[in-house]
This record gives sequence, C-alpha cells and structure tokens, in this order.
Amino acid sequence: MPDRRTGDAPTAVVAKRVDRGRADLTEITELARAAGYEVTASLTQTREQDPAYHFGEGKADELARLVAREDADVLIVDNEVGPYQTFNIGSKLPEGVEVVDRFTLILDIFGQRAQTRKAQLQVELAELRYELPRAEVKASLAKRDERPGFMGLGEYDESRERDIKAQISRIKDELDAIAETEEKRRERRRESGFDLVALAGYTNAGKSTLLRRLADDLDVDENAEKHPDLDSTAESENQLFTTLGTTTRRANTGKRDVLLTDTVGFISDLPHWLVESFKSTLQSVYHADLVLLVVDASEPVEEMREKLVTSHDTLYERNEAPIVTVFNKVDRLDEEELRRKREALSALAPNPVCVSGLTGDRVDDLRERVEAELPDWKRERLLLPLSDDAMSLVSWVHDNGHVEREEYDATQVDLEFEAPPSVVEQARSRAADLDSQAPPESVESP
Ligand SMILES: Nc1nc2c(ncn2[C@@H]2O[C@H](COP(=O)(O)OP(=O)(O)OP(=O)(O)O)[C@@H](O)[C@H]2O)c(=O)[nH]1
Ligand SMILES: [Mg+2]
Repeated sequence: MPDRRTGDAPTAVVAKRVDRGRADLTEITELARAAGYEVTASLTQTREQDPAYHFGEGKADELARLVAREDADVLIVDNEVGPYQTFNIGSKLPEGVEVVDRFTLILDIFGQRAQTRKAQLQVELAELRYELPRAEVKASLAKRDERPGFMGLGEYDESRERDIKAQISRIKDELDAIAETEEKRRERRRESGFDLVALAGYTNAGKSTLLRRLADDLDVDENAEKHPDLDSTAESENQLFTTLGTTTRRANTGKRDVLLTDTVGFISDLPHWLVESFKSTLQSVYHADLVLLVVDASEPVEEMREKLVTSHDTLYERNEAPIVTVFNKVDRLDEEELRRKREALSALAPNPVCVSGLTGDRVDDLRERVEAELPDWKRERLLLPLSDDAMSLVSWVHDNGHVEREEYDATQVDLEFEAPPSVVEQARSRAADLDSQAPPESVESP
C-alpha cells in the first residue's frame, strides 16, 4: 500500500447500502479523507441486506469491476459488514485490495492520531474487540475448508481467541487505573475551586475552536506549574476527528474559575464496543459540572437533528451534568434562518446559546450562560485577625473564590466572598484554626 505520509495518497472506492431512500456518501467520504485516502469513485445501492454479500451479488460484481478499473487500494463500505460478508466481497476483488468498513476506517483514523498512552490503549482495545468475532469466523472457515492458511492469515491457532481475551482484560485494567488517576485529579481540581466544564458534540462541530476562544492563554502559562497536565494546544481543522485526546484549559467566565475540557467528537452508527472502548475519554464529559453540547448550526436542520440525537444517545444514561446546547458557526447564517432552526429543534435543544467560535461573535453570551448554569456558589463572610496565616488564607480565598469585599482595620480583616461549597467549608475550618490563636468571629451573611 502506498505510504500516506509521503503525499502519495492511497486511493479508495466508497460504497454504501441503505434499506430505503438515497444513500448519502458525504460523511464516509470525509472520514476517508481524514484517514488519508483519496476517494476516486463511489457506488450506492438501495435494497435489503444480502446475507452473503451485504450488497446484492450483482452489485458486488459491479463494485469489483469498479475497484479494478480505478486500480483502487481499498474498498470502503459505509455499513456494518459482517465477517463472512467481508470475506465474500473480498474474494471478488482484485488481489490485495482490502475491504474497509466504517468502524475499521474510524479506528484507522484514531490509530493515526493516538498520541497518549491512553489513546493508544483505547485504539488497541477497540481493535481487539473488532477482531474477536472475526477470529471466531476465521476459525470456523479454516475448519470448514480445511485450509488453515487461507487469506494469508497463516496457520490458524486455536489459542488466538484466548490471547485476544487476555489482552482485552489486561488493557481494560490499565485503562481503569488511568481513569482512577484522572478521577482523583478531577476531585482535586474541584476542591481547589474549579468548575469543570466539558465541550461535547459531533465531530467537526467546532469544539476546539470554542475552547481556544474561551480559554485564557495567559492563565494557563501562569498555572503551568500548578497544573502541569494542562495542554496548551487544541487544534482545529476542517476534518473529522481532529481532536482525539482530551485537552483541558483554564477559562475565565467572569467570577468563576472554570476548567474547560475539549473531547473527542461523537459520530453516528458506532457499535457499542467502539463507544465502550473510548469510554474513559468521555469520563471528563460524564463527570463534568456542566456540558456544553456544541452543534454546527450552519448545516441543514435535518442533519443538525440527527447529530443532536446521536449526541444525546452518547450522553444518555452516563451523563450527570446539566447540558447547555450551543449553536455554533452562526456567522454562516442569517437571523431568519437561525430563528427557523431554533424553532424546529426546540424540543431537542431548548434555549440554545448561539455563537461563532471563529469570529468570537456572542461568545460573551456563552460565558454568561456558563456562569448562570453552573451549580450555585455559597456566600460567606469571615472576620480574621491580622496575622501572616490569616493573610495567606485571604490570598487562598482570592485564588479559589470570588472576593466581594475586603476591609482592613487596626485589628482585623473583614472578608466577604462567594465560592463553591467545598471552598467555603475549607475557608471556615482554616479560619477556625486561626481562631485558636486569636478568638475568631464568623458572621453569617444575610
Ligand atoms: N464559519 C465558522 N467555522 C467554524 C466555526 N467554529 C469552527 N469552525 C470551523 O469548523 C471546523 C472544525 O472546527 P474544530 O474546532 O476543529 O471542530 P471540533 O468539534 O473540535 O472537531 P473534531 O475535533 O474533529 O471533533 C474548522 O475548520 C473550524 O475553523 C465558526 O464559528 N464559524
Ligand atoms: Mg477538536
């Protein structure tokens, strides 16, 4: 196969079957492009699934001729093609041409982008889960045909399935350990007064662009030591699955200190095992204080609806946080069109915030909305003695909450602030410790 890195792009023919209506090849073509393929031809069919070839056998022959004529490197099928069907279609194709289904293609993209240990493990896990039922099929085909080496797979080895299962369980353990570390980190961040906000949504909706728009660059640098894991890059590209790992940056929404996390995009028609493999990437969404569900509002309303449904399905059951829908890319449509879309989608996306991450238009509305939707902060007033310890508590409150009033007299400082409940509690208990040195006074605010 030609090397994708040398600019000599491998070529692909894409195909798709639907039960009824017309097959739309836009997304699969985008996926192929994201994986590095040049799509040279395509074919669709509207018919019920054929058990042997997925497509009708006549169509499978036509596909084979097209692939041969185009001299394509792969045939990409935008359907869930069973292991037997893959084998049958493959046997009609010219020697060496692979059949790539939607999931293998997505895994291929993920594999190319996976940079962190976690991302690599997730890809490996998904590949193994994909391979497991196929290993079973290979086993039974090999037995049936008494051709142990068919498809160039080498000698069939009974232990392959056992191996796969063992590897799956090992990777799951490692991913669980990573998830636990991340959960502890989230707790630490909450305790130090951060609200955790996650950007979620369909791939290419503009999540990373919004992250960059909302994030406060300077603060990330200043806090690099305090939060060494904060990543300063969140690339945007007009391409599916630009973001694979999670990126967290500090954002300023006014009073609150927010940590904003960008995540892998959602996509429709993913099998359960693939979503499951990337579960730990989505933990930062599932365990956020608030989820911003980003939608590309420049797309046709039916497409927006489908992508909203996919997003809600992905969030469903696991998500604990309130969801705010964000209609992004509003620079690409006029007020009237936006109004129509809001109305048409009002059941799925009640009261959305409309912004342009690209131009920054109305991003202040989004900041305000984030503030308004985050869980309530508590108000507190403390009277502290003038001591070094008290001053360090005052500066800690500044770091972790929002100080409304700070007045000094000869003997004490009168501090009024708003902060998350956990911060208020800690501040109270630290104030009580100070009081053991100089008698304290805590005044309930009105
Ligand atoms: N016109 C317009 N384009 C936008 C806007 N926001 C993002 N884009 C473009 O949309 C494309 C996708 O943006 P990203 O920020 O990479 O989207 P994403 O949701 O992070 O995508 P993935 O990481 O691939 O899931 C890029 O080409 C952006 O420049 C916007 O408000 N207006
Ligand atoms: Mg992104």
